[in-house]
Amino acid sequence: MQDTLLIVEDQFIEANNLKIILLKADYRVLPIARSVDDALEIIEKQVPDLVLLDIFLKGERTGIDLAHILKARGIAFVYLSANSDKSVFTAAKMTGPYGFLIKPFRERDVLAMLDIAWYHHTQKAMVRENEAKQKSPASTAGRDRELKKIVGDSEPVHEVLRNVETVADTNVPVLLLGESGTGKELVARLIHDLSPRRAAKLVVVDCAAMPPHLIESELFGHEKGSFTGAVEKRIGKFEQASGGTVFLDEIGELPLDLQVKFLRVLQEMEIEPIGGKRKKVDIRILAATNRNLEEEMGSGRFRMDLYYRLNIFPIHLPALRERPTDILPLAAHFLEMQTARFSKHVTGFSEEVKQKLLSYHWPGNVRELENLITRAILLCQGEQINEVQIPKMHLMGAHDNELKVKTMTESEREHILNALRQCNWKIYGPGGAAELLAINASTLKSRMKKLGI
Ligand SMILES: Nc1ncnc2c1ncn2[C@@H]1O[C@H](COP(=O)(O)OP(=O)(O)OP(=O)(O)O)[C@@H](O)[C@H]1O
Repeated sequence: MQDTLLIVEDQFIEANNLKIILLKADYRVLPIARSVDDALEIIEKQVPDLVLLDIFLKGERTGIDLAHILKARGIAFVYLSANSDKSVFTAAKMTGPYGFLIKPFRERDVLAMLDIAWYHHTQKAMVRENEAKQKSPASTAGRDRELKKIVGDSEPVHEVLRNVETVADTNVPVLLLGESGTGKELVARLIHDLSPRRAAKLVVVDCAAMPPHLIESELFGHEKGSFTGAVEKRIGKFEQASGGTVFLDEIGELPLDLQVKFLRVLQEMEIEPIGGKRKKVDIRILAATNRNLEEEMGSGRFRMDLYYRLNIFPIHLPALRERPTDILPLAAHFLEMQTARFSKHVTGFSEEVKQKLLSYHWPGNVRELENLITRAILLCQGEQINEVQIPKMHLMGAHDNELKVKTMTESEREHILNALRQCNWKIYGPGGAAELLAINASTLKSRMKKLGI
């Protein structure tokens, strides 16, 4: 079968010369496109095997803009360039072309460049296919291997896994609910790895970690010059994830105005970069929150239409204290992982330590357990962990007289936990723990990490 090429070039004579060379070499050539819009219209009707692309075209958009779209769709392209200046050349290079053809075109160069481009493109496609096969949990064994990343044999964990298996193959958005540290991100990764999108990217966005004024550009991207400081065009996270999955952590932190824009992504699969035009994206959305979204909705901080769109398939991650039979298997799992990481020979826990682990109520959930085991391994001198630093005041059933003296760290931890509980684990924004404690939200987050919350 003949390979089909598309020439995107606004100079009629150059485009025609190129077309003659290609036809002589027995390629099939689609009608010449003079602008990005022309090219997209042609591609909608027939996808070419390779695009020969000039940088400066008719219309507002350049060949570099088109290159981003082609890349996202997995279509190979080669630039046709005159002597562009260095910054243009660098921007073009960043889009990952299969090569550059310098004008004026010589038949020998054109055909050699096309041979090289085909070679690289087929190699890349083979690598992608192999990766997908390797990652493919199509076999039961592969699927089981992925599922085993979630440690725990309790009924609530089995229920989570059943839900994951049901929804993974579909394109349905999933809302992961649960306290901080219960494994929401881990489950999001599992859903992506079990889904047909596993060979493409999983892009993780922590909505709480971004200053509100940057979230829009981070998610949707922006055009060069669209606002002060937009010195370069930026491709947003939704577009970066093309063909794959976007995991929006802490979705409850998304400012109201962006919730409207996000709703359009969910409804229409359409984004609008700042200063740019609307465009379609091919992504799956996973979102997580440790807030009570119904309460957020009631207080006007979360849009109702977005809530119902997102809440099609909620998966609730149980707190660790609701499944105490998972504590010791998880502890053993982290022991194995971390001893390997730090090359230490530690084989188990004393009975006393096991009892302590079982009697603590784990407000920071699995993450807190993981941090505690890591600390214990680092401090351990022998082959068995005989001591763990569990904050005394949280031991279930601890008596008042055991709580007499608290260290500064313990007090700080308790104080932060109290604030978090009062704010329903909301950290940022109005009514959040950072506001209550009168500290900067990122300082609070780093204190929480340090204290294993
Ligand atoms: N069931 C599990 N088995 C093994 N590891 C787990 C499990 N649950 C959680 N973890 C581990 O615990 C840590 C915290 O999990 P994760 O980051 O997924 O929690 P989260 O709910 O997304 O937290 P946050 O709401 O704070 O973002 C990670 O290192 C994760 O790998």
